[in-house]
Amino acid sequence: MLIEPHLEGSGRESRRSGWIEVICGSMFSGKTEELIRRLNRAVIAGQKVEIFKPAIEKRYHDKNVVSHNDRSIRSTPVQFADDVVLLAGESQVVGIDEAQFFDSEIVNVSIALANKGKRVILAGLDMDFMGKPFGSMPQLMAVAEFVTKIHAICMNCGDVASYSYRTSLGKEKIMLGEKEAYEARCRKCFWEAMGNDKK
Ligand SMILES: Nc1ncnc2c1ncn2[C@@H]1O[C@H](COP(=O)(O)OP(=O)(O)O)[C@@H](O)[C@H]1O
Ligand SMILES: Cc1cn([C@H]2C[C@H](O)[C@@H](COP(=O)(O)O)O2)c(=O)[nH]c1=O
Ligand SMILES: [Zn+2]
Repeated sequence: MLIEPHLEGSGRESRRSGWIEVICGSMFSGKTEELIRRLNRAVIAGQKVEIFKPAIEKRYHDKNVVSHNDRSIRSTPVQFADDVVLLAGESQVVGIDEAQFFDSEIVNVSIALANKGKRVILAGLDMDFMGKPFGSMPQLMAVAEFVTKIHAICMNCGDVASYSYRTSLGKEKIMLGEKEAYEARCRKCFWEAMGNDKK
């Protein structure tokens, strides 16, 4: 469990501005679990929370955000980043999962929401299956007040994993999948396999 670098409901709400938090890491690192944990705590603190995910992400559920170990929270699937601004309404906390899949407006949207006083929490893959930065994640990490990088366990050697290795054949950047198509890998096991695969 991670400790947030700030407290919910610190009693200074009238003076408090919004901010952006990014939770990043490889597949299976616990990004969605951590997002759900933070959002549930905000609910417990009595705050109004809205959660969004990209409409394409329907692996476990068409509406809910669901982790690999079956933790779940209701969410609104949206097509475009701008939809989040329209739907965030009077919420105090905005959660966004799979941030890497959103169009590049997600950066301006996050800034605009935080400037309006909201706490914006985004979870997303920092790297794609080629080990390259994914979507707008680098920009989001740059404008965030708080960035948390978490790690999975390497499925090849048990070390700390920061890479998502694609075990299936597709070469397209976006290819939804879980354990049948991806493995968490450490640096050594990822790049050795990439060399062997001549990707
Ligand atoms: N290689 C792995 N390393 C760590 N956790 C794993 C691994 N494979 C499966 N898991 C499970 O995945 C959970 C995290 O799921 P989730 O929060 O959905 O991750 P993410 O959103 O980062 O893909 C862990 O708590 C664990 O139960
Ligand atoms: C590495 C990589 C992943 N994806 C897809 C696979 C999954 O559907 C999601 C990541 O989900 P998670 O919550 O982080 O486990 O992204 C992809 O489309 N392209 C990639 O390069
Ligand atoms: Zn390894």
